[in-house]
Amino acid sequence: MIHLDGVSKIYGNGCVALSDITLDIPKGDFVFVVGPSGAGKSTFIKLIFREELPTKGKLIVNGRNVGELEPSEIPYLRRNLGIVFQDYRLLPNKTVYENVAFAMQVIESSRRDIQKRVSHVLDLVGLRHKAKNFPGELSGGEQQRIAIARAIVNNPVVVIADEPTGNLDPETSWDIMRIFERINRDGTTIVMATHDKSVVDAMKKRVIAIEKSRIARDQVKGVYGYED
Ligand SMILES: Nc1ncnc2c1ncn2[C@@H]1O[C@H](COP(=O)(O)OP(=O)(O)OP(=O)(O)O)[C@@H](O)[C@H]1O
Repeated sequence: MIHLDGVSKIYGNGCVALSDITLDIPKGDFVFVVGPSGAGKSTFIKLIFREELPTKGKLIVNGRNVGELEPSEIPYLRRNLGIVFQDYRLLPNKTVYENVAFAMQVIESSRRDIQKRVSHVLDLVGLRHKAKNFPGELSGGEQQRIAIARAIVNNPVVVIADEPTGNLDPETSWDIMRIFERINRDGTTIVMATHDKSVVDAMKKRVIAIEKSRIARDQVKGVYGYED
């Protein structure tokens, strides 16, 4: 599903964010990416959805060589990815329903499909009753649930998430993680950068630790391994 072969990322200012990363993330995996601040976790996530380009090496995501994509091909890559950020990134002037529906409108789904699918994913995150509300009327946890609904509405093969529980209290974080677990049980690959020690330690999923731009650990049922 995701394959990196000798991938490095050096930013324009000379900062080495990732050095010579080689790894495979097969379909259906649930992977936590952990490591100290500045280690390269967000860069890893950004490479997967082609927000940043690898400087060296080969990166394959869902059969596409990300480093060689033409700009016009990027939307086709992202169509198969769901992306969730720490700060939700919902459109403030659209309702909950419209925020989720928008992701289907841009790929020109039919009105009927949109209605059916949006209702389904809002049910899945337990927020169908908020369909007519605006993001500003929701709690942080609710906004993140809507962001997840939006990320999965087009049935992505991979959901990538950068600190999705970073702004949430522990109980709300667990609500969010249960949703990710359910999405993963249905076959979607999950790659999540996180600093949430209690979640990582409890869930016993694969853990890839990045330290100083390199893979320091890759464990099948891993632990967070840091004290922060
Ligand atoms: N756009 C950029 N230009 C230059 N350097 C960058 C850029 N983005 C990140 N970096 C640098 O690359 C390194 C890795 O950053 P990255 O954001 O991937 O770390 P991180 O592990 O996600 O950190 P955190 O846990 O604090 O979010 C850091 O040294 C950072 O300063």
